[in-house]
Amino acid sequence: MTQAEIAPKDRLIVALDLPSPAAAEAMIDQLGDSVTFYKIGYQLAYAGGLPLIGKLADKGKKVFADLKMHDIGNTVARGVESIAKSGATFVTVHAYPQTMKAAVEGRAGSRLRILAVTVLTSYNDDDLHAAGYRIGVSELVEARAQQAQVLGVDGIVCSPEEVGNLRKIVGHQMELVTPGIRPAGSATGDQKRIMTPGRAIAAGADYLVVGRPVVEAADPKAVAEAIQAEIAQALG
Ligand SMILES: O=C(O)c1cc(=O)[nH]c(=O)n1[C@@H]1O[C@H](COP(=O)(O)O)[C@@H](O)[C@H]1O
Repeated sequence: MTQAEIAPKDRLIVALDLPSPAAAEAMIDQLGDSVTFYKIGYQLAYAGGLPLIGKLADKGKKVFADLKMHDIGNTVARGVESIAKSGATFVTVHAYPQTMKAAVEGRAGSRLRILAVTVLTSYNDDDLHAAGYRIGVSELVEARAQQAQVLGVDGIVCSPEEVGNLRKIVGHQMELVTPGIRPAGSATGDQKRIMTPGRAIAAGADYLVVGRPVVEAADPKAVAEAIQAEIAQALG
């Protein structure tokens, strides 16, 4: 499937950032047929949520295993091999060359796709400098995306602010997945590089990852559907 063929509805990935598998299953029931793609990250994975990957895949949903792996190459490759058997569509690794290379090796022969997390959306230039980097966010995101492409990684996680530039660099072969999505009027929280769903899609994002604005809403289904409508409108 080329990127242009992804249906607007399937471009929303809801982050199941919830405390237990029971809470996640209640949210999935509430969202029903509206949401087709879910993300399982630290909070749920560490609370026993990984078996939900297979359960969701059996129901025909897609799952993004957001494990943000980063370790010695052998450990990353073997970890990716294990996740490849779970039924997940995407897994994240941090965008360090050794880590990305190992992840690509670990997913060989499977349908799992590797996403490289460039610079977390909660970071700005000052945060990078505090972490010892001498370059700013846009430069580091660009350099890491280029390395990811050379190493055979399938997609990039970045903020919507970098999507326009990255699309020019990586073309349409790599998926651009953007967290840092905030519908107009919703709380920013700890995110620093943010955009509305419509603007992120117009900038060229393939998938939008949204957590708190959906899962903490009084009516999660209504918010998810409103985001999907905004995505459809931006696609024209
Ligand atoms: O890899 C990610 O999904 C990710 C990368 C990043 O740079 N920023 C980021 O927020 N995320 C994840 O995307 C989700 C965003 O959640 P909300 O800020 O609640 O919408 C969280 O589950 C984060 O772990």
